[in-house]
Amino acid sequence: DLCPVSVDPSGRVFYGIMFDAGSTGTRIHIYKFIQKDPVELPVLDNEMYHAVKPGLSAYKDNPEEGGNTIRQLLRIAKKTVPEDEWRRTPVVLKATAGLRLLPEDKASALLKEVRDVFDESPFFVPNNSVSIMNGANEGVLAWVTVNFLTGHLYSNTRRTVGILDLGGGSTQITFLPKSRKTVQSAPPTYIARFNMFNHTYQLYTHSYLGNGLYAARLATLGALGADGLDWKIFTSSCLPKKFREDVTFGGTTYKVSGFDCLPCYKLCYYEVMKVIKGIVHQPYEVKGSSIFYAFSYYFDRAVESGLIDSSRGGAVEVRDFKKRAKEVCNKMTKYRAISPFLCMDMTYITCLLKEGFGFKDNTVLQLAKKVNNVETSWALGATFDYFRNLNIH
Ligand SMILES: O=c1ccn([C@@H]2O[C@H](COP(=O)(O)OP(=O)(O)O)[C@@H](O)[C@H]2O)c(=O)[nH]1
Repeated sequence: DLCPVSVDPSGRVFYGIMFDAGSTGTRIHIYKFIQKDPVELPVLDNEMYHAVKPGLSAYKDNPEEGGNTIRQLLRIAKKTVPEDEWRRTPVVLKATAGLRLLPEDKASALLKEVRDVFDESPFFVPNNSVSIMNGANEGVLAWVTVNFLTGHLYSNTRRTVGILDLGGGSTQITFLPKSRKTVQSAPPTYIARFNMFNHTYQLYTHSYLGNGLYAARLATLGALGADGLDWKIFTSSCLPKKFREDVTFGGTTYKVSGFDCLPCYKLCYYEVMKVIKGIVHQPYEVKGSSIFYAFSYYFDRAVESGLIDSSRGGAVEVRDFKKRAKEVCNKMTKYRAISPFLCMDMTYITCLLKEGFGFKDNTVLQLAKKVNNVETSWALGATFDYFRNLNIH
């Protein structure tokens, strides 16, 4: 399809609307760009961001209701984009783990509903504007976002940063390998090549479906794919002992409870280990000194557990997650008010980083929700991809 934006070298303003239909929420990103020079990267002027919960997959049996969440977010787009730009502003939705995990007919019904809502909007609806994104693109596009925002795509040093994204349903790791051994020892599907502005990048990237934070909670409890959901109670040493509640993920509800286990951390670590061991590939290189940006639920849990300040973010070592996980699990009542799942989540994150990816205790992670006031998410990279066609293969 034709891109409706005619690029004018005198510095034209254009907008792009990207919806992130995640497993735990739907988010709209409205970007305003200024194209100062037709061969350079456009300048990102600002982003308008808004999120709603739950995600589309929660409406698997009622797609019209799901469509209403999109309508609601499009109202913000109409307020943000000037009216005379509406018809050439593309509106795109990409769904991630939530829809990947649904049966195909349920997912298609939701996507069709979104497409109808887009069609009745005043914005430009490109072909294929509503889809489920594949995991490799999710990782690569988040890498593009973070390296763009940190200035690494502009500089000629070829230095870049890796990214760690922890969603509700899936988790991604992506970085530019320095050593040939990383590429040679990786499963072939974990290597993605793409071109961007005279540069060819070869990245290590993988999305683990079912290893997002919320899916991992259910897997730890043994509830993922289990039957008898209306009468079974799933227990875990990662939960406070008197805790008993119904939890909902992807439109399905489970009964969960904790049990007596002092100290709980060790038992909990053993439980979450089963969700990670033998599943997550350890790239050769993470033992080295590369810089990784960690965002999404890595950031949220670091804030909740008091590791970092929510407005400033900051650098932590892998061992800080471990230390705090131990503390939260062994003093569960103290942290219960913050979240009864904090012990499980912190232990899972620690285990994923150490036993899964193989990071060392002293690896430094840069935790960020925003860089230069823009959300760290694949959505910006996906918007570039739309306008520029990165050609990932
Ligand atoms: O622009 C964004 C997009 C996502 N998130 C956070 O990233 C996590 C993403 O979870 P999601 O449900 O999208 O996971 P997925 O479906 O990709 O597994 C949640 O903490 C969101 O609040 C965010 O902070 N900014």
